Amino acid sequence: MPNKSIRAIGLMSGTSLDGVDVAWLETDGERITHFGPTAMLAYEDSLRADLRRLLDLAPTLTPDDAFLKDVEQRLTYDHAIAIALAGRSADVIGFHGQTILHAPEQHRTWQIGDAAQLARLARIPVVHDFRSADVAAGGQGAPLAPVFHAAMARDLPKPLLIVNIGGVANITWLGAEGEILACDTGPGNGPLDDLAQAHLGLPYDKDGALAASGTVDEARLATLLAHPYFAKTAPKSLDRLTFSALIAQATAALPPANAAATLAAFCTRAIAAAPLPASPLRVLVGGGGRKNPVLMAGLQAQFAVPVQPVEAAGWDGDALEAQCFAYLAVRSLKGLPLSLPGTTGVAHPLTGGRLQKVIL
Ligand SMILES: Nc1ncnc2c1ncn2[C@@H]1O[C@H](COP(=O)(O)OP(=O)(O)OP(=O)(O)O)[C@@H](O)[C@H]1O
Ligand SMILES: CC(=O)N[C@H]1[C@@H]2OC[C@@H](O2)[C@@H](O)[C@@H]1O[C@H](C)C(=O)O
Repeated sequence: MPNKSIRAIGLMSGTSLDGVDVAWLETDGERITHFGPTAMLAYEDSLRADLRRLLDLAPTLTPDDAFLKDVEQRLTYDHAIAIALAGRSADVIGFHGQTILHAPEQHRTWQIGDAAQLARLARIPVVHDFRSADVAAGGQGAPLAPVFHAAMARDLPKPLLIVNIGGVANITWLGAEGEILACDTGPGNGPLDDLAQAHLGLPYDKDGALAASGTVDEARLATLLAHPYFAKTAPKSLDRLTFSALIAQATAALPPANAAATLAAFCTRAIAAAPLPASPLRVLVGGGGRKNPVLMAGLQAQFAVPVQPVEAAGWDGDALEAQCFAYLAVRSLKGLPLSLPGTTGVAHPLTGGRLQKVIL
């Protein structure tokens, strides 16, 4: 039944640790025929803080660690609540989970979340563990959104550049001949969020107010952009903490406003530094970073073509990643590729994800 349409719910808990996004759609694994309800459940401060702690602890943790298991159960329950918030049933759930560690060069990527428990709570089969097969096959395991971006952008003029500014930023370049090239570009909102938490006691720098009041420190920005990651060719991917030590060192002596301005410039300059096969006709920006005017202005300054939020193409920039994992769950059920040589560096187009049936 290659063309059978399947109703899917996607769940994404991104590197910003702000909450879980949920979205419903219907697809045959190629074309998306209907979009349904979307919702977001913000995590309580205590869960967000524990997830943040897990990022630091992850390299030393074993999967049966008691703290890890406790956080995983709370995270899974919040995902079940998010499904209820969306308010529409489905044939399958795409459950990304929360990445707590990503080290593809060690063939390791770790998303937490209890798929058996979620299937039981929702009474719906769950596809999960989307990244492991790619990493095991020598790919980066990320980004996985490009195949979904290509489906979304099917009828849009190419070349097109799609940028996601989440905790980490990533791009998908779509060529006029169907080419797809993707990579993580560098930090997104992650370091800015850490700074806002430390200096404002807030989860993020709302509307870029702190960054807008500061000045970019060009010398320190140059130090940040000298990180070897930027000399690597795509495909390539990042851990949420890849730049943490370097950023701490480079921004320690700066007033918070200048540190914020410098980190915002780090994000946008790193996006612009990604080599593209040809200039895009326009740049569409998704993820929470599109709501930060400092990031959007910084990005526009780097491109000679219009830089617009994905809403300009009629997409929902808050729901995009959740929709992505709904789409990828259906592709997984159908054995279709989730990753390509141009997106993760895997040698051949590869499917992925694991199916967890409902066991009561
Ligand atoms: N009004 C706003 N002003 C500034 N920043 C904002 C605003 N709204 C959202 N953000 C930023 O967007 C972030 C959330 O973005 P998003 O939901 O795309 O991240 P994510 O999905 O967790 O990340 P990833 O794509 O890396 O998995 C917040 O942590 C914040 O930094
Ligand atoms: C390992 C991991 O979870 N990576 C995330 C993260 O958040 C943004 C960027 O880094 C991207 O590579 C990826 O998520 C999106 C959904 C992706 O796979 O396309």
